[in-house]
Amino acid sequence: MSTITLDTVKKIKTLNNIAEGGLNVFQKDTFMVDNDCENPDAIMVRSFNMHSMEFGHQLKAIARAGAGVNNIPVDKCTEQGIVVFNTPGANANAVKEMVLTSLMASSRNLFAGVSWTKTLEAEGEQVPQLVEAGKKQFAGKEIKGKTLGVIGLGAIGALVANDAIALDMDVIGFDPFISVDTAWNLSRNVQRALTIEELFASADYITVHTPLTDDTRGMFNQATFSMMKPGVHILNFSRGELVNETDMEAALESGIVGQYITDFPNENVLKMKNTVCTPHIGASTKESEENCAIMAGRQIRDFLQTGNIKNSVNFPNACLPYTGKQRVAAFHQNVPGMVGKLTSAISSYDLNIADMVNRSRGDYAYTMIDIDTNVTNNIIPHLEGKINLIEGMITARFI
Ligand SMILES: NC(=O)c1ccc[n+]([C@@H]2O[C@H](COP(=O)([O-])OP(=O)(O)OC[C@H]3O[C@@H](n4cnc5c(N)ncnc54)[C@H](O)[C@@H]3O)[C@@H](O)[C@H]2O)c1
Ligand SMILES: O=C(O)[C@H](O)COP(=O)(O)O
Repeated sequence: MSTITLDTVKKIKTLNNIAEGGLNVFQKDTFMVDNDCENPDAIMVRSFNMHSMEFGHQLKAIARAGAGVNNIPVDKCTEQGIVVFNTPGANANAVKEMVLTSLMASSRNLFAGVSWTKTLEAEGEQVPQLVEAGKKQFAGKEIKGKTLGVIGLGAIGALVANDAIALDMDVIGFDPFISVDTAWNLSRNVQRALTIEELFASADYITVHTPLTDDTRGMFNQATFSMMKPGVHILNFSRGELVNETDMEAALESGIVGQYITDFPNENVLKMKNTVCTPHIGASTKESEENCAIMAGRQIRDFLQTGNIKNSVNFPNACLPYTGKQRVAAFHQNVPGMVGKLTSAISSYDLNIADMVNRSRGDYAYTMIDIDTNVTNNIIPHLEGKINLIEGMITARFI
């Protein structure tokens, strides 16, 4: 079932706190940021769980101001013709700095040492003596010369790997789907693990930077812990569900895992031995929140105004320079004949085509067609009817 709509003022709803710069990209005469509206044209979101939400018929786009989209029902959005964007790399530096901070802090037992020192508050002038007597329990290890395993060499993993090399660590990375861009930017000193087992066997510290998917869920489990060096430190600034909690608890109790540092606490994780929990603040810096919000806002604005798509996780990226001509933007099944049917529907109203682009992604495709002639309002409902009847059409709109 498809619909074509002529857009007027577009409504944007936010589901989380979105940095101001991201809201300022919307011109006041064309957009309205309205968090109470029932039927927005687009939603901006961070970590709000959208899985149980129903989407209004007007909704055309969701932008995740951040990296992970596991809080968004992406498949359902695709079926309904809703574009989902994220902001690749926009918060990578913030997470990298958090990972390196935590790596060094955990290696030097900083978290435990600080907590213990605070317990001496009531000891008066005895504090210096108690400190000297007690400090041996917090002796740590230097990271220089140790091996860091990085799983997932995307925007964050690559930055962590390169900086760990600069800190004189040996780095081994595993990413079977590494992008060409990342590979170009990766230090040649990062050793490539051909299997994840190779990384597990050699790493003193492991940091994970993959998205949460059906393939990565529970990748840290009893079987994989048994391949690791005893006492390994594991840093998880990706998603809690990458770790099987019961198995992690046992690995911490037995000492196979020396420390677990995670940005994703829950009631069980908080109780685990040798675990340091941070409150999902990997990306929580002013700079990163602003970067993500601006990128997300621009992507939504451009899509609503021109149909152009950049950084979508479910639609193909597609760009056709916007000249102000009447444009049809159609999302449809990736089956033979769709472009032909669209163009003949348009030409059957004596409308001439000026330009077009068609891009596919898996089972779906996106076509934008610019019409050379003015399309009068009385033609639109008829053309709309005709395009609606094309089998395989999911959504189409006039811009
Ligand atoms: N703690 C935070 O606040 C915070 C902030 C940003 C991102 N994140 C999390 O970090 C994840 C990564 O972010 P990013 O910006 O680096 O994303 P990214 O898409 O740039 O990189 C992810 C990398 O993981 C790789 N990958 C996918 N499946 C893999 C597998 N099975 N084994 C090894 N590698 C695999 C991909 O090829 C890609 O290179 C996000 O999906 C999100 O869950 C958390
Ligand atoms: O995937 C991400 O980008 C992070 O988990 C950041 O989440 P946040 O936007 O809620 O801070």
